[in-house]
This record gives sequence, C-alpha cells and structure tokens, in this order.
Amino acid sequence: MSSSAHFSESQSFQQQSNEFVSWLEANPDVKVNPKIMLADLRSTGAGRGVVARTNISEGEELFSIPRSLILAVQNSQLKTLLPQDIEALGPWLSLMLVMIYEYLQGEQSRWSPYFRVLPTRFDTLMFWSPAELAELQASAIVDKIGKQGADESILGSIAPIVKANPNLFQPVNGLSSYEGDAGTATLLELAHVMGSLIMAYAFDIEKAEEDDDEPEGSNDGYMTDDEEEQLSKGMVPLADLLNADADRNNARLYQEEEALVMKAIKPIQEGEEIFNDYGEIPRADLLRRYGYVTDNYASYDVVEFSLADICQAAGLLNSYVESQPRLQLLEEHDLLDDGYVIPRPSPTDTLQDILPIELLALLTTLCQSQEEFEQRRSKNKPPKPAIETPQAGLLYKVLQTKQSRYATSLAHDMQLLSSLTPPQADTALEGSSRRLKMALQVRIGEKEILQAIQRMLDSLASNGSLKRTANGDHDSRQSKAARY
Ligand SMILES: C[S@@+](CC[C@H](N)C(=O)[O-])C[C@H]1O[C@@H](n2cnc3c(N)ncnc32)[C@H](O)[C@@H]1O
Repeated sequence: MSSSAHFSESQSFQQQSNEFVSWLEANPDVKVNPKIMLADLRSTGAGRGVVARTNISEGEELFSIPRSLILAVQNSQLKTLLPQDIEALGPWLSLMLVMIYEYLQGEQSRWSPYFRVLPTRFDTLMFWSPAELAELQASAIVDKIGKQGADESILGSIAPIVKANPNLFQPVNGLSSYEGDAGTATLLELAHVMGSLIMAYAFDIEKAEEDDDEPEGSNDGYMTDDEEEQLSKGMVPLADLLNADADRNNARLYQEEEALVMKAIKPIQEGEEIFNDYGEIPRADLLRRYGYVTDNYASYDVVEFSLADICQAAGLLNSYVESQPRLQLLEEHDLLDDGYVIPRPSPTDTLQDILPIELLALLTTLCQSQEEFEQRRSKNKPPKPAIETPQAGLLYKVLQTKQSRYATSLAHDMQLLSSLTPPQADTALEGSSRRLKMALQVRIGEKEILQAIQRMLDSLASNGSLKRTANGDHDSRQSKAARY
C-alpha cells in the first residue's frame, strides 16, 4: 500500500504532511513530542512513517491523541443524521459507512486534512488481479481474501443506506446517483478503499456492549475469524502513521481514559524509525492485511494443509462431515478444522513440536483400521494423536500433494527473487514487480517450511524412530501436545 506510486508527487506529499501536522497541533488536546517527526519514506516503499529527531528514552510519551479526535462512529455527525442505529452494522461496516460519509464531505469534514495523508490505492490482496494472485501459487492465503463476502456485505448493508440518503452521500466521479451499475461500482470501490484503510490502519478502541450483535453474514474479507469479536474500531490520526517491522518494535499505544497515548517501549536513537507492533503474523497475512512484506516476518510464516487434501490423500471419497464417520467423531470432540496450519520449525523443533494436535488426531483417525476406529467410536473417544509410520506416510502424501500445487521449485523462486533484487538496489520496486516480489517471498517461505517438514519426515523414517503399531494408542511417541 505504501509504495511511492500510491502517493502524490513530492511537493504535495510534503505539503499534505505539513497540513496534517498543523491540523493535529491546532487541537489543544493533542500533544506531539518535538523529538519526533513525520517522515517521507517513499524511497524505501514505506510511504509515511514517524522518525526520532533526537534520542528518546524508554517510557517517554511520543504523542497523545484525544478520544474525541478519533475517526469513529461515536465522533461522527452521521449517527445523528440517520434514523437507524449505525452501530448495529457491527464495527467494520459501521466505521466503513462513517468513513464514506466523512470522505464525501470533503473540506466540510473535520478529518479532511487526515484523509489527505491516507492512501487511496493499495497493494493488499483485495486489489490484486487474477494474474498477480496466481503468483502466490498454492498459498492458502488466496482463499482468505474474501472479496466476494466483502462485496456482498457492502451491497447488502452499506449500499441501501447510501442510496436512501442522497443528501448525505454526494455522488462522485460525475455520477448523478449511486443507483445503476456505474453508481454501484463506484460505491463498491469507495467502500473497499475505506475497508482497506480500516484493515491496515484502524485500532480496536474499546469493548462494545455485550448486546451489540454482529449481523449475520458480515464475515467479510476485512474481518478474520480471530478479529471478529465486538471491539469498536477507530482511525487514530498519527498513531496509524507508524509503520511496523517485526523485530524493530519500539513503541506501543496505550488507551487511557481521555486519550490514546503512544509511548516509547525502548530507548530510540536519533534518526531511528518508530515502529508499532502489528503482531506475529505470517508474511502471507501481512500481505493480505497490510500490502507489504519484509523478511523480518519470515519466522512467523506458516503452511496450511486443507482437510480436503488430507482426506483425499487418505483415500476418502470426500471430506463432508455428514458422510464421513471419522470426521464426525473428530468434530464431536472439537478436533476438526477446514485447514491445518504448520509453523516454520526452529532448528531444534521436532515434528511433534510443530504439528497441531488437531492434525495429529485427524491423521491418526484416518490411519486407523475400521476395527480400531469402531472401537474408539463405540466409546465415543477420539484417537490419541501420535506420529507413527502410518501417520507419517499419510503426512508425506499430503506434503507431496501440496508441493505439487506450487508451479515452480524453491530453487527457481530463489533465483527469480535475486534477479528482482539486485544487491545494490535500495529503491523500492513499483507496481507489478513489487507485487511479484512479495508473492515470491510468501511462496518461498511456504516452500521452505514444506521442505523442512519433508526433511523431518525423512530423518524420522531413516533413524528408525518410527514404528508401525497395531493401533494409534502407542504411548512412547505420542505427541507432547496430546493433553486430552
Ligand atoms: C498503519 S499504516 C502506516 C503508515 C503508512 N506507511 C502510510 O504512509 O500511510 C500501515 C501501512 O504502512 C505500510 N507499512 C507499514 N510498515 C511497513 C514496513 N515496514 N515497510 C513497508 N511498508 C510498511 C503498509 O503499506 C501498511 O499497510
């Protein structure tokens, strides 16, 4: 998102930054430590960022933004202008609607200088063409973009409100209304810009009331399973202009009663960039949510095996729970998933350390003889997860299937990556080359994990520690993680 192509040319870029800072400082409740400044980091592909002018001590306050300045449902006029309760739309869609409203207000919006420093074009996966997405090859991230779900939510919940209130939502791009195909397409585009800003810039502000129900079907592409809990979202000016880089996190936002306060959590040297923490996320997710990738996140990479692939490798005709008693048993014990995520192993990890217990349970169940399975089922007990010869054999097949879905080899990708990144180049790539490079980094990470798993399986087989057992109950090599 922050490649320089997404920002205006230099003079207005700097002017917009200056106007934004003046706007902030005009608010008597905003405090900005003179030791920090907003910097132009486009040459490194990072857009704007915040940098230390002089040394900063650990614990020092960097800036403080009053809650009333947060771009959020609670602070926008819109909630008083519409008959319906906007918050009932849920945190994502309500903020999306408010942002569309404020954005369309142009100079009339109190956040207009803030909007001018926010990008309107993004490198997040939502905006990649089919050809660009194909560069991610077999990465499970491709199925997690959720564009269709997002479109449906926007058309089902946002569009009717916008269309019913033309006096509040002025048409743009020379349109006379948001009706018809052109109007709908424009509205969708606008909503995706706001959705993408929320995904990459917004903070969870506070717990919503317990009775604030998320409307059904709102699990769209901007909301991931682990984020769907009811926290209201808000855009916090300046706080969201901090970039992030896994190993270099040196600041954190503290939510205080009246204000949100960014503080240094480490001593920061003059000239150093100030980084927020986006969490321990794999590069595939970094790309999906934030539209950039750095190698500092490589240690959080994962690879995912789908339930469908595992069932197929085990010789099942399908992976429908209703028609597969083995899957039913696992589901009854809350052990069934659509996909199984395996992290990048550290040099000292064993297979048992990295394979999730649910995957071991699935492999074990699928490897049981009919008799063993019936025995467990009659006692309504799931299998004891283990990695023994049958499970390792099945895992090997799954691994090979997954590897075969990536169109190119790891060696080929490494070569391609180095040809895209000449050692002397310190300027950021743009457009499609940038996206290709990021896709390569993601798929290389996943292929490295697949190779590591393969090596672990090979060494398990060659050092004789695998043993074929009559049933999955063999204790000695039971997963360390097996605790139920
Ligand atoms: C919260 S905003 C940070 C401000 C942003 N750089 C800007 O100019 O608007 C998050 C976005 O910044 C960019 N970003 C954050 N950390 C980055 C990094 N380490 N390298 C490159 N881009 C980064 C990504 O595009 C991400 O979606």
